[in-house]
Amino acid sequence: MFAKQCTSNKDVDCDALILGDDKLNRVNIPGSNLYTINIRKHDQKYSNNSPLIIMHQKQLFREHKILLLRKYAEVYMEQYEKASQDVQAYVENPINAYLLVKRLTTDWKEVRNLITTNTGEEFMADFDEHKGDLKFPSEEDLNGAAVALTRLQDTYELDTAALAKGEINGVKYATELTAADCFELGRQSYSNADHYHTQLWMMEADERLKREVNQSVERSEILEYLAFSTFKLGDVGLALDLTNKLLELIPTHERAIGNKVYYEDEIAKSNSVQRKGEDETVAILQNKTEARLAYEALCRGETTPSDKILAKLKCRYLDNGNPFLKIAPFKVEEAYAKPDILIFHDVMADDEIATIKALAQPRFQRATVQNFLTGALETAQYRISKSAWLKEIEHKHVADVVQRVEDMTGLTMETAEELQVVNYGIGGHYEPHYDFARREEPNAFHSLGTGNRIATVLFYMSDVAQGGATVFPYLDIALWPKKGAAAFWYNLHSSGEGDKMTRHAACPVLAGSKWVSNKWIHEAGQQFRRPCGLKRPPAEHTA
Ligand SMILES: O=C(O)CCC(=O)C(=O)O
Ligand SMILES: [Fe+2]
Repeated sequence: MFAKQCTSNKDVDCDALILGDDKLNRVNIPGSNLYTINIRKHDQKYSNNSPLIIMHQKQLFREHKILLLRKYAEVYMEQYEKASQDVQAYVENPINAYLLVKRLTTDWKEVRNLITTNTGEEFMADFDEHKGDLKFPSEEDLNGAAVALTRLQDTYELDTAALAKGEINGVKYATELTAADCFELGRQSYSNADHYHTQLWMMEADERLKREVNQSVERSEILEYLAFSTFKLGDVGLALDLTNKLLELIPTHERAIGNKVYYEDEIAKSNSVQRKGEDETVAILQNKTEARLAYEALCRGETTPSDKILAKLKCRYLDNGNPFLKIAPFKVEEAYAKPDILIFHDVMADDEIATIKALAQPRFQRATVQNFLTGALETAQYRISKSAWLKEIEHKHVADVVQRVEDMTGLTMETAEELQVVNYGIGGHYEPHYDFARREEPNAFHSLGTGNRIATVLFYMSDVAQGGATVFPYLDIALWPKKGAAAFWYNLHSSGEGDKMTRHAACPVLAGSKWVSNKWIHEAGQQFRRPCGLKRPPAEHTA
């Protein structure tokens, strides 16, 4: 008999079909729109409790379930086929990356629910047993994918509607998002208390929903999030309008009734409807500082140093007296002068890059940062990448590259850190920071006994399709990754004081994947070497 009553619109194996007039039973199908079935409660032929209608409904449920699973299978198969044409290219675009994680978290949960209701437990147990090492993404991964997408959207000023269409900067890369996909982005932003993006994505979900024949999400759910985030962003008037719309759909919605009273009171108190209009800039809504805005503009390639500064920069062959360099001099480009930021071209060969990637990949761990107060190493939102460390003895190619750093810089590698290999995926980044340890930082590099990080060599081991520049916000320069090139700069003044102008960042990767490796060179042993690798001693700054 029918015992279970539907409690939500996602509930499939329940009695909604005979309990509500014209009630729709809805299930979210990834990638396609929603599949809905609709049966009238008072079907002319059957009385409400006749065994016939019950059998009929049960039959319908089964068919419905099969249809839904078939639809899911089609969507997964279609995505699988698309992805397997070029796996790397598929995941190297942020929309696909987000969709893939969503399909394997939120949507997969629904598939499991569908399969397990009534009959499928055994099948799922079998599946779990045979999936072996296959790891499904977690809720945390879904949140990470959503945050990455909204970070990209912000930094690169990507239009929400275009992104939902699968477009990045005018290039169509990916499948379109459904209203439910947009809704999930809004929901993830909401769980991070990011009301700005909640509002953007819920608005987009609402827009998309209007155009969906088979609706992938309930409008009431969108309106509830949208109204609350709109209120949090300070627009009480609009929050009230949205709540009223929600109440038109569900007049008994308890939270909406409570919020309506609250919003009306707020408006009465302030004696006017506070609509924050066009004049309220996006930056204010997001609490962005001037420095943050400048950093993002630099990542977009919108700023450069003045012509006066640029005019002084040269490209040259480096000859520091090293006989080896007479035969094969380094090609050096000055990216900035005082402090000197140099780019060495063609200093890592393709086979070296391949070896270094292959050695690092199996050891990759999420990159850590040092806690400013405690000195402990921990993961942080402001540095998202995977990294591993390589020793010279591991492979001739590693040893050759390290020797090359010595030739390029004239500095000893005796006290340098191991070669750090880093891979940034979509949305991976490292926000503005210094490579040197500040005086206030306890224990920084203390255990190494080699002093502070005097200089950095950063090898680019890949090109990056979009985004991913290394930027220096105080110098207004952006270094665009070029496979085989390396950047070099001193982090310390010759006095040993940190050079504040060397603050730099890795901008988020927008499309593609970014590989770099760093050699951090330390103070100890450089007494007679600095600055023998470069003609000019590094400039002094007091900033
Ligand atoms: O990847 C980049 O562009 C910069 C990396 C960086 O600054 C670092 O690892 O310290
Ligand atoms: Fe750095």
